[in-house]
Amino acid sequence: MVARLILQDFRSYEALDLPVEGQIVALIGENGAGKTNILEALSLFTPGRGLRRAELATMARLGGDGSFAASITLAEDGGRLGIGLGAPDAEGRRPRLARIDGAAVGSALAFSDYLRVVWLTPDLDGLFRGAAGDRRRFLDRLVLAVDPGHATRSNALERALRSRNRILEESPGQGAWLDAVEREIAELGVAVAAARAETVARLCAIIAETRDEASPFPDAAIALAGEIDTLVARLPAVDAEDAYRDLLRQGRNRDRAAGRTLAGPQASDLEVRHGPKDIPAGQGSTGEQKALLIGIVLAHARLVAAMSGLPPLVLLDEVAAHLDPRRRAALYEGLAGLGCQVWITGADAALFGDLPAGAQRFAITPGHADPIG
Ligand SMILES: Nc1ncnc2c1ncn2[C@@H]1O[C@H](COP(=O)(O)OP(=O)(O)OP(=O)(O)O)[C@@H](O)[C@H]1O
Repeated sequence: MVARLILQDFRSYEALDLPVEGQIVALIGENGAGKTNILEALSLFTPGRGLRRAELATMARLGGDGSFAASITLAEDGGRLGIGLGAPDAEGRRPRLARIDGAAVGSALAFSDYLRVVWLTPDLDGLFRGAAGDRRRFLDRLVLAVDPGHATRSNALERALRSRNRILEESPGQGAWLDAVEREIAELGVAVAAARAETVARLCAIIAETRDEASPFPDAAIALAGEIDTLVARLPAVDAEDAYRDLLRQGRNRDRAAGRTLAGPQASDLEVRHGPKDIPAGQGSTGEQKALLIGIVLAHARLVAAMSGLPPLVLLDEVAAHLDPRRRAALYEGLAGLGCQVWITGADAALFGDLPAGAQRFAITPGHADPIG
């Protein structure tokens, strides 16, 4: 768990040094006080651009010298480990610096050996009704927390797809090039789809295992919808690759006209249903959708812990305000039994009155975090 967080010139914080003891850490403060900024700093200790998907250039404190640094001390089994990251210039021209116990490492991917981070933010509120691309990104983040190698595979697939689109547009007569890049896409595409399918299957198994009839959090039925997902579900990997390659070859003219590759993991969607009537998640009420998301994220945290042996850091931004008292009580009870450190934010202290014993509360004001009680 995180035992200390230090921020320097990160967003609204000039200098913050936060010693932490609690398994549950509540950050309470007015709108714009800087609660999400703290969660964002923690979310950077995982590959990607953090929970705001922000550019490095926006993270350095306005009015500072353009650099920023964030470091955490992890305390596990009596041992302590310091990991840190930063950007030496706010233009983001130079790469993010990452260090583990003072030694430079190549990227935040190296942090995955020590820490996994999962989160739920208000940005995800419209997930079930929004664009499929957002759901794919959400899904890939679920996979990534379980299997950090997913980032490398997905990036390689994206590059190969871009190459194919370029060849189709600029040199469609280059059949040999197309064949080669399509072979690569087929291999990577099936690997990406298979990793997603595995995570979804494991997640559904955890949801089924931890099913509690009395829980106000609806059990989610999660499925992947896409041509390639059907292939991967039905065929052994080599046959799925052949079938996907056929789809690519047959779709060349269509894809050239569309200006992109239409078949593959980049076209999949995540279907979530809930309740005895299997209602599509997007048709649920606002609170029901939030409850569904919370249920999925908590099940995911359990899955990450089971698969990696690293109980993830769980960041919950503004979740309590959306829930009725019964669901809020169930959430807090669930957090107490999760076995993960949870950082939770909210603007209303009254919503945190019945957090489990041992929870630590901080009052957040611009640039500061002060312990409460
Ligand atoms: N690079 C930056 N430098 C200085 N301040 C920044 C920077 N980026 C954002 N801020 C400030 O940080 C504040 C936002 O903080 P944050 O998003 O953490 O608020 P919050 O407490 O989560 O609020 P809410 O309850 O509204 O979600 C804003 O006042 C914003 O202007």
